[in-house]
Amino acid sequence: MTPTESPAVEPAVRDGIRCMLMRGGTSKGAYFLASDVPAEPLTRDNLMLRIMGSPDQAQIDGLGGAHPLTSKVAIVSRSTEPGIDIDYLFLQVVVDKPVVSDAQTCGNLLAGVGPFAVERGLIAPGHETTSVRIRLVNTGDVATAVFATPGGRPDYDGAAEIDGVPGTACPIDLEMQAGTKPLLPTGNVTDEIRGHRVTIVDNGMPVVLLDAGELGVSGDEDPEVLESRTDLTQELEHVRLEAGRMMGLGDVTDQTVPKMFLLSAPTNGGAIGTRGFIPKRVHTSIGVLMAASVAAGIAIPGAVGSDLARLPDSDVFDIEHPTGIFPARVRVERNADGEWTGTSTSLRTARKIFDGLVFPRPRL
Ligand SMILES: O=C(O)/C=C(\CC(=O)C(=O)O)C(=O)O
Repeated sequence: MTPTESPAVEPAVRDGIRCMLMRGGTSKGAYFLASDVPAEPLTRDNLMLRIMGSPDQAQIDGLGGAHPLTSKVAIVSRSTEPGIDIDYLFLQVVVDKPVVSDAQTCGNLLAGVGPFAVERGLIAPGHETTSVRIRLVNTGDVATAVFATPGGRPDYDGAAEIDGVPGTACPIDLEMQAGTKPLLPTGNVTDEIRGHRVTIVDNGMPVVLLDAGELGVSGDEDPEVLESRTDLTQELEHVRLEAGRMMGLGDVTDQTVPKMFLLSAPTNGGAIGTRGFIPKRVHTSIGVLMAASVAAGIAIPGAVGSDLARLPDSDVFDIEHPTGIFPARVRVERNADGEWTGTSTSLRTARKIFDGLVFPRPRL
């Protein structure tokens, strides 16, 4: 069965499925317990398309918000891995195509995973704060999330501000453990694709760095302006397909990675200016792991963007994006084999928006 074929009418259509809608960082998604959804990937993906309302530009018949940043799913379970509390599987539900991709993770939805795990009783909360070790199933990376749980319940209210989200909320600290994958997947600080100098870097999210000026834009345009430049978007897509092959991801036509980043000199006191294609729409801010990957890239001497960047004295890289600044705490170093490796820490917030039953469309 492909994800486009509907299974026989399931009880889920009639009785609903337990689901929590949460904002995680600057994204929003539907969170499920793994035990509440089918384990078989094609059946699960078909169900997620029907829950989110894809494929449809407006996602009018589902929970999705008609943008990649609001068409996301987290599937959460207790981990069987020693030293890990929670497994988090991320699914990107493509808005206008019957495609669900597990080829990437999402650092923004990651912010909601710890509080969701406490809400659902998967882990016992700590006294005032709770620390959860989370395995990002999509990539194999491991993160530690620390958040407030006064009285044993996640606190969503607080004073932390993140650009791209109105108001303030309770801080959630996310620390990514150093991965086993190389930071530079092609082994090169720069590569050339279709005459463009690129740096391909993966510090939790595979990204391709390009100099905005080299593509004829200043790099501080509004997302809609860049999205409307079909000459630019088509060229970036050609580069992306080749970069995907070069970094061992195969044919990425229907994948949402790698993400494409146009870099420019900072204009707002930060380290670098960014516009991220994720990969068709332009991000209204920047993803957590995207910021970690961009920061790691510009910190490597000779990489694309290293010449445009104003590198910080500390390990906090203020990454400028369309709606403000993302402070990414990133460390890059060479290991004993001379390979570059990276780690990152980020501050996010999350909020429980809705908890209840979601009723999927009976068929696609
Ligand atoms: O992958 C996307 O298209 C968007 C993301 C990913 C993310 O969070 C990250 O890079 O860590 C987001 O901003 O939610």
